[in-house]
Amino acid sequence: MKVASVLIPLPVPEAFDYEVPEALALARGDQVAVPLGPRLMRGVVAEVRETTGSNRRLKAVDHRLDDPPLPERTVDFVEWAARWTLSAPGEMASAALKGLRAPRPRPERRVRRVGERTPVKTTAARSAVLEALGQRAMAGADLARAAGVSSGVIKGLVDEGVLEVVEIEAVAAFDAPDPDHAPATLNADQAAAAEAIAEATGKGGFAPFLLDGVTGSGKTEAYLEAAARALKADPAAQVLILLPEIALTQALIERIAARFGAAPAEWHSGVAPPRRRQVWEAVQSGRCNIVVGARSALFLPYANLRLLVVDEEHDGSFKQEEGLVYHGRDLAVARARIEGATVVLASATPSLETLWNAHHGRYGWLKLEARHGAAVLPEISLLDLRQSPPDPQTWLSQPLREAIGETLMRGEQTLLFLNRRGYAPVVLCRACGHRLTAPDTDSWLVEHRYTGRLVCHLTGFTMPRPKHCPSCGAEDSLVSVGPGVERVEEEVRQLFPQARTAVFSSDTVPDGRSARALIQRMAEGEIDILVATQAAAKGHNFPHLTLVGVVDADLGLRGGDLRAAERTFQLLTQATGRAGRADKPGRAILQTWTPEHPVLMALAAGDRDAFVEAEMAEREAAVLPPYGRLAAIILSGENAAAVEKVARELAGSIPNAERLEVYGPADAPLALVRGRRRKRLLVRADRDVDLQGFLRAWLARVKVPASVRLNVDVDPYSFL
Ligand SMILES: Nc1ncnc2c1ncn2[C@@H]1O[C@H](COP(=O)(O)OP(=O)(O)OP(=O)(O)O)[C@@H](O)[C@H]1O
Ligand SMILES: [Zn+2]
Repeated sequence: MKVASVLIPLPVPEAFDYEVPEALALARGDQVAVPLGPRLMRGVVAEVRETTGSNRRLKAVDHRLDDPPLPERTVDFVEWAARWTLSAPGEMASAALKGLRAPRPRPERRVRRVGERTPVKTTAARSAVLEALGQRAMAGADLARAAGVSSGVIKGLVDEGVLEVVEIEAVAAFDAPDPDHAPATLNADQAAAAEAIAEATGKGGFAPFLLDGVTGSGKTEAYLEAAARALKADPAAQVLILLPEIALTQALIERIAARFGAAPAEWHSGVAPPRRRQVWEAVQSGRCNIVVGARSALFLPYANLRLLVVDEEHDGSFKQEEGLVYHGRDLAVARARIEGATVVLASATPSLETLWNAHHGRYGWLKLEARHGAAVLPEISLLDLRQSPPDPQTWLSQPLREAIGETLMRGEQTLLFLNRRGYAPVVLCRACGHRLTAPDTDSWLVEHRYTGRLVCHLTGFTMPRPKHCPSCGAEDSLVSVGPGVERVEEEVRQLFPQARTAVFSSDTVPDGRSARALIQRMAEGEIDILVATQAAAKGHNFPHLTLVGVVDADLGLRGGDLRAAERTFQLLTQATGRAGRADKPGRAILQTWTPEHPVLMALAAGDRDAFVEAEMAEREAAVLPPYGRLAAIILSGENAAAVEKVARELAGSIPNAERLEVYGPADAPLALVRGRRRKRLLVRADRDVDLQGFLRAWLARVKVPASVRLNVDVDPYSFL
């Protein structure tokens, strides 16, 4: 008898076994319908094996689904990713099936000629229709437009039997990219990098690279050239380019379309489900060569993935924290290993993890040392706010104001960077000192003036700004403390009423389309001063931008978690790196109360190596990543006592292990979220310890009741 183990999208640790009916030939990757309780569920066959019989009676696979199978290596990847992140393999598999949630697009109705038939009566309008149509099949409305006639003319021809209506299955065509369409002339560094990547791809087998180039050095051109060579060598090759933000995809898609004469497929949460289905099927059948997407594009069923690029690889947005918890960059490297492909991690400010791998020779290290062409890196200066503090209730100090004025006079653009959405991060009562927080979450409410509401950025809870203090009842006693981007824009408008200003944050630019529109306005010089959060600070090319002002350079350094310094260094390098990318030189001014901070000094000196060396030394001393590894366990539930109990049981059943410590349980910094109590434990281990094995053994010892949720976060980025 044959038994299939089937991955079902449920939070269970194992695949389910089903008997395979005689008549059904199944293979790993096949999609099947299997009975589970009273229902039929979609599942993916992980394994088919021969048994001599079983002590349990197994239910049988109901039938094979029409949907195409997952390629074997996609199943390998799904299983590996589940083991690495300690997630349910079925839930990982469901990430690979995401494209199939929408029904196939309905067949389209088209009209076409019936043989050589001609109309009995010829009119100018009828001739125009036949001329415009030729031998093609066209949608009636398109044909009417092309021929410049009313739809009645077409209907008349159909009634007469000259044209017929046919239903055509909507198979999306993805035009084949042409590697020779519009190649760039690369500089020597770019050419060497592209050559190294292309050579590895040509040879085949797993080959990881760090593409390390200062902002504006032309990393994109270099990896696009490598992609072109891969496609030239193998027209069936597939290339995946991952970006950290949806806001960046449109610009890259346009660059790829210009370079290859064909647009790539796009994959992220903003893509409509019917379109996703088309992309999924085209990727599976190899009809699509280039995919540009967010981290979830890693789970597509590639037929022949040869090259993966993770652009801005250091970016924390690659870490997914809700639902399946995984790091897109780490999984991209794993996927490349499983596919025997090349992976390129590109950044001007690589993560310490990636630099560690490059230093130790695990990754090839490709460097682009200078900006492309005549462009030079911006001059970065620290503005000591102790010496020139801004006026009360304002945030831009005099020297920065002057710099903005000069930039305006020259007809150039300014970017003011402040990584804080809304108007004011804190609202408090002048009478009693109460800070407004969300009712069911430990987080302060942020004031948004454009919408007139207070918002919890963690859960999305909102309420109107109250008239009375919720704590003491005083009237009109609430004051807004500190600046967000909206408040900085207000100040800019007062200072430079003639300037054209705009705010770029996830509130003003909620989706890809509006992001693209604002980016375009900025690139075309229709905005003088852009006040932006990190959403606009990375990746973009604004040719007229010559001044970047960082409103609060100390902001990210205050948090003090593991990566606070690293993240701030990266973010500010990216933000200041927007200045002077074309022919006009740029400068950046960082407002700070602590100009002696090593991170800020390294930024001002343009000395990345000094920063990396100092930061690495600290991590090494504490044996923290990349010298050690971390994993977090987060418990949450509405019943505080139940959460407490599981936490105690976990603490009491830690397996023996060397070179590994467990910290906690402790209340999470956000101890209450959406009414749920939260506790955390943190595991630190040396690099060579089998951390996942330890976690599996540990978690198997404790029974978690349904009222408590236990989340495992391997290599955590957030410590909240
Ligand atoms: N070989 C080249 N020929 C012509 N223009 C180039 C070339 N390389 C880069 N450029 C131009 O230089 C600018 C910066 O290039 P690109 O966006 O590829 O840099 P990057 O290294 O990816 O930057 P960042 O890390 O800041 O996002 C772009 O306007 C790009 O068109
Ligand atoms: Zn009060």
